[in-house]
Amino acid sequence: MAVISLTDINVTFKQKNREIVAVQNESITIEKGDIYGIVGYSGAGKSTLVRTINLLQRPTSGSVLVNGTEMTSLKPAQLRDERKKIGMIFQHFNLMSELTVFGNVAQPLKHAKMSKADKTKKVNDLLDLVGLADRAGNYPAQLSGGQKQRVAIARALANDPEILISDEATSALDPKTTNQILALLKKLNQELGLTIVLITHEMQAVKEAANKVAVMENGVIIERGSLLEIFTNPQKQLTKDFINTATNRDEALEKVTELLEEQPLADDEELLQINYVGADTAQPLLSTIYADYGVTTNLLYSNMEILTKTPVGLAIAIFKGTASQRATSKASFADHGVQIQELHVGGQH
Ligand SMILES: Nc1ncnc2c1ncn2[C@@H]1O[C@H](COP(=O)(O)OP(=O)(O)OP(=O)(O)O)[C@@H](O)[C@H]1O
Repeated sequence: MAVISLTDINVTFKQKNREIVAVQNESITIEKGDIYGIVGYSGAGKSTLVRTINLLQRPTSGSVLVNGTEMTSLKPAQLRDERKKIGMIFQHFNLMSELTVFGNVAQPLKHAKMSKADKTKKVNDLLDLVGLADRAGNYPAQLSGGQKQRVAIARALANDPEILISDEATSALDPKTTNQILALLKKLNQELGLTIVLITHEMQAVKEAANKVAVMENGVIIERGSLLEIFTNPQKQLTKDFINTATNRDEALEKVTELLEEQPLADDEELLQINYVGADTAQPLLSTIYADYGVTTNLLYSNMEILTKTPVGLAIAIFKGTASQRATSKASFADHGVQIQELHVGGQH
């Protein structure tokens, strides 16, 4: 079921003597229970597009349906109510420094029609959920970045939203803390059925948490699909660039290049990148390639990730043998659905 349907969204900012088209005629549908990653470089229009969901950014034109309600036609009081169903977290947490952790999480409940005892219970339950039950009396300044983001998450959940928008929520955190926050978001997605829109410039974060991905550039979505589709069959160069960073392929290739500068390939050797989906594809082929084709392999890099329960592998290897031996072995990989491509690095032919 579609929880969010943005259709033909345009957002134009008028400045003194020029117009900035931040989002250009873009549409996106987000289903209940999705963790939808929106990836792109700074200025691509990610925040502007996503902020139209709760009309923090009113689109210049287009339709914003949230649970079937057209947000752009609501009266202010109705909009306030609908907005409560959409929580939001940000890169810099936006906590109130003069309030305790408890006070920050209780903030959205200030005008809620609940008894004081119920509010207290609600806040304590939320702090428990995000793993901060023992920090209720602390002030934000006494917390680490990861803990501050947990407070912000608890606060965003105070009104029991169905949707959580995360705008670069892990961008100010170190990799370990980032993974802990992403794990928390996944838990909330699974346990509460929360639909999450994850805006980020890091494909790594998307890889950890999302089930769907859209890549944005210059105000438009240039590519979209399931996490697995995007990672195993990216079409656009920008998507490939993001993925190569997220799978450490770029870093591995740099090291391989250095190695080959010292030990150049021989005439009967070639450098290959091997991409495969499913654990039972490439590894058996590599292990029998000498017996089957007389080709020896030198595995320089190998990485396997589990993306939405499916193993996705990447290897960089040198194949050594006669031209025809190498060609037959490569054809056999291709026959088994393993992608294999020759790499040219640092002046190698
Ligand atoms: N309120 C505004 N007034 C004028 N221009 C704006 C405004 N908000 C965003 N823009 C412009 O719209 C474009 C898209 O910005 P947006 O913040 O949506 O990109 P982004 O992909 O989210 O990047 P970032 O992560 O840096 O925020 C940029 O050129 C930005 O300068």
